[in-house]
Amino acid sequence: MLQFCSFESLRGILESTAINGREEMSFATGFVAAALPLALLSPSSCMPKGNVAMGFVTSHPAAVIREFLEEAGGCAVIDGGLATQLETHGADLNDPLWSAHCLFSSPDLIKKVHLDYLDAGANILITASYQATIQGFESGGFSAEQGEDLLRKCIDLACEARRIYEDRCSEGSCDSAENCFSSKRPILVAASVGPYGAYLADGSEYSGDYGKDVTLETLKDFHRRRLHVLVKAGPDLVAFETIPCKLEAQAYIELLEEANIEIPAWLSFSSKDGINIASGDSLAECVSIADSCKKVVAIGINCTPPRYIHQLILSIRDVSGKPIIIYPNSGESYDPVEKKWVESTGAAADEDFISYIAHWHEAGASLIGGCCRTTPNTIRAIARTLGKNYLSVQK
Ligand SMILES: C[S+](C)CC[C@H](N)C(=O)O
Ligand SMILES: N[C@@H](CCS)C(=O)O
Ligand SMILES: [Zn+2]
Repeated sequence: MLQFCSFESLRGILESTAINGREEMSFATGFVAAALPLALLSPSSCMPKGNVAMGFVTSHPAAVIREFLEEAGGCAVIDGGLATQLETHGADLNDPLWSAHCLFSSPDLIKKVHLDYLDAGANILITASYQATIQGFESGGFSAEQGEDLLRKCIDLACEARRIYEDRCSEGSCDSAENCFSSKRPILVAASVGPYGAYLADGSEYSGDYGKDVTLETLKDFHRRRLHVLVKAGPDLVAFETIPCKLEAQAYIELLEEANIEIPAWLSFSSKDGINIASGDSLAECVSIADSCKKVVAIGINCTPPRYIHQLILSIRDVSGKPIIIYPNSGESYDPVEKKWVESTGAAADEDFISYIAHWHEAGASLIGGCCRTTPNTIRAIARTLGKNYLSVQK
């Protein structure tokens, strides 16, 4: 079983053993960008609630995910498209920062979306940090310190949503949920790290074509400080997602090793053909790189059309015995100029995401959720298909 510890001791462990980062930035720093909501100024508050999720102190990252999966009944439900649900609630993401814009324009909406996904049955919340980068915030007029505060905010918002959800469940009040769930299930907060191409916001996140001037060191330098800040804010794990190329996977692995980060991470690739990852780099080679790192506790595929997923699971299984994570998109394609999702032409539509779920599980995926253009309804269907009995109490 997992051992529980207090927030203070967990934070102490993270600070003393995990990170080589700077001290927390002073919140008195003068802001140069548009005035931020006061809530942004509060220090990190990722309080463990005594659930499986936050209270672990374990000797090996792999044990964390193994014990989490055991607690979850052998398979776990990831949340769905955060940005998609932000848009459903009226957010305008036509901005270079995409969903990260909401960190200062409407942080409460992010919390609401996390709650929507908990209400739908998610065991894992992926934070709003996908396109949140210090460099991106600086381009938007923020200082580096403000950018780091915004990164911490991503973790705080997810942890706060989990705390609210668990309190609500333990009080037996389920008024904002369609269903009333038990709080017994484990819930983890995964810090999203989107690729370099997400920051560029030029479509290269789905091609991995960063040009010949972008080297391994460029990518490590780009991601390093952000990764440290996110980890220090106290998530349960790091979600390196929508990875388009082998070079970026290599950069992540080297950063995990050099930073002595002791929390688990997953590496999740995107694919456009069901064979290779988005850049055309070999999936097998990328999985092998991820498999070699002890801190990587799950490997998989996200933001990829559902029709490709089954074959990709089989290909991952050929190379790695680590838990397989999959959270496909709706099957549409992203237009980076219009910043809109458009129906794919040529291939059959992926309307029936739900009909694939049991097959993915049978093929070996033990963590299943949805990425862009999936919704709480998708996640509710995944939880039901995976037999999650906490969905049984109807309001
Ligand atoms: C996963 S994509 C839909 C994220 C948004 C993209 N990087 C953009 O800025 O347009
Ligand atoms: N996790 C991201 C999308 C990754 S492609 C989101 O915030 O919706
Ligand atoms: Zn996506």
